[in-house]
Amino acid sequence: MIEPPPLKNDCFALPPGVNWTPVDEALALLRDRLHPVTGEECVPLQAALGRVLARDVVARRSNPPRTNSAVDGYALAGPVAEGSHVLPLVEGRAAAGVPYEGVVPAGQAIRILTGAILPEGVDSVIMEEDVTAEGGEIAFRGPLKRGANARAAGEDVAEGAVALPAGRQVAPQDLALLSAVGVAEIPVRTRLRVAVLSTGDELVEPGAPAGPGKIYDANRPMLLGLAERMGFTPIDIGRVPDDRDSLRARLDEAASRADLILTSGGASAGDEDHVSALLRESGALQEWRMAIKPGRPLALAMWDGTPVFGLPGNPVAALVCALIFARPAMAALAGMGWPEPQGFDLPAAFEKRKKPGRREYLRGRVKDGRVEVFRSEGSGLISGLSWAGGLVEIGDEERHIRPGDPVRFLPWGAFGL
Ligand SMILES: Nc1nc2c(c(=O)[nH]1)N[C@H]1C(S)=C(S)[C@@H](COP(=O)(O)OP(=O)(O)OC[C@H]3O[C@@H](n4cnc5c(N)ncnc54)[C@H](O)[C@@H]3O)O[C@H]1N2
Ligand code: MOO
Repeated sequence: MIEPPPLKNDCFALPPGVNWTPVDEALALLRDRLHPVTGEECVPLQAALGRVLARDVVARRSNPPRTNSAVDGYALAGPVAEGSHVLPLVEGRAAAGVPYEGVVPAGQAIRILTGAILPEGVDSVIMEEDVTAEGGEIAFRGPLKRGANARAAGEDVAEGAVALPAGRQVAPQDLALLSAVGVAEIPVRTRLRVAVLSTGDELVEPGAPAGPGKIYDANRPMLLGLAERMGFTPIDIGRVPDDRDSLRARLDEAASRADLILTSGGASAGDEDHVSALLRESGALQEWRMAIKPGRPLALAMWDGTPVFGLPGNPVAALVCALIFARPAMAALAGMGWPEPQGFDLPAAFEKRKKPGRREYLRGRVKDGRVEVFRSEGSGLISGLSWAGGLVEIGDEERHIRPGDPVRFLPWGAFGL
């Protein structure tokens, strides 16, 4: 006669005897094993947005290139002592782009505009608001420090210095810096190619007719979007039914077209969980049972030399695992180093008890300086991802969070979303 097991009723209870890999341990292993796979090319400045620098970019020119005025006013030789002063003005003026070519004699001043190079003979500028100018002279009160209101050549970046390091993903503000230091051809890495496929007989294409047992594929658009938002080339491999031969063929296709494969669904050990079964059969499965919620089943494997992240099917778990595990892995392959999401601590606006020994991520958002969490932890509640402003990270050994306790909030922006 068969006997029932004791009731667990917690699909996250960690069965004894199973080796649950802590999140940090898994990340350390990935970090150690994944290296850049992308090539190198040169692109014009504006096309470099979102691309990864292949090498350190060295300033070809200092910024600012020459010492210049920070204000509209009058340039003179500093320092100037306390008390009132009257100086004669030389004829002419110095303007941005139209320098004064002469030398300003000792004891004289010159009209100068913001951005103009300081002419020879002067090193300091007094603001026009502090000056009375009349009849070819200016009157003002000291003291004025030497170098006042002047921007020294190279005070921002010196010629020959590294302006931006290899691995940096070029942001709009970096375009300003690259342009300013005279770099117009940017050495970047070729884009990482990320293949995305969904598995499951229940899935249909967005917008298509869907029978009662069918659901729309939510993970694929999300994961393709994640790859694109990270600056990579998303490659849509489509949906695969729960059948091993189809899956094998699609993985072959994905491996031939991409540097990394993201799958979702079929990652655990059910009858139809063909992803993990096939990867196991191929002998290249590193099945990690992650001590993480949501997202316990995560399959990591090599398929024909291409890394595969077999993400869980539930969309919330798929996104959490993609952000925590696949994102830094993709960054490493793309030559961006290993990004650590920058979170910050805020008081909790919620109470939560949890089992120690696993990391948990909740959908959270900031309201009035405190972090509130979504109404449910259900891993299929996709609307909570749009409701949230990011994830609340609850440490492995935490057991009980009370309102007011500091919790780590990782805004979507910390993941580049
Ligand atoms: N007996 C147990 N059953 C389950 C456990 C468990 O510990 N014991 N864990 C649950 C958890 S947690 C997760 S997560 C899932 C993981 O399963 P799979 O990765 O094999 O995913 P599937 O079974 O294929 O799908 C799970 C769920 O997600 C839906 N899904 C799948 N793909 C998509 C998609 N592209 N778009 C939208 N929704 C998708 C799928 O229909 C299922 O509802 O296992 C639990 N079960
Ligand atoms: O861990 Mo499952 O991955 O919660 O939904």
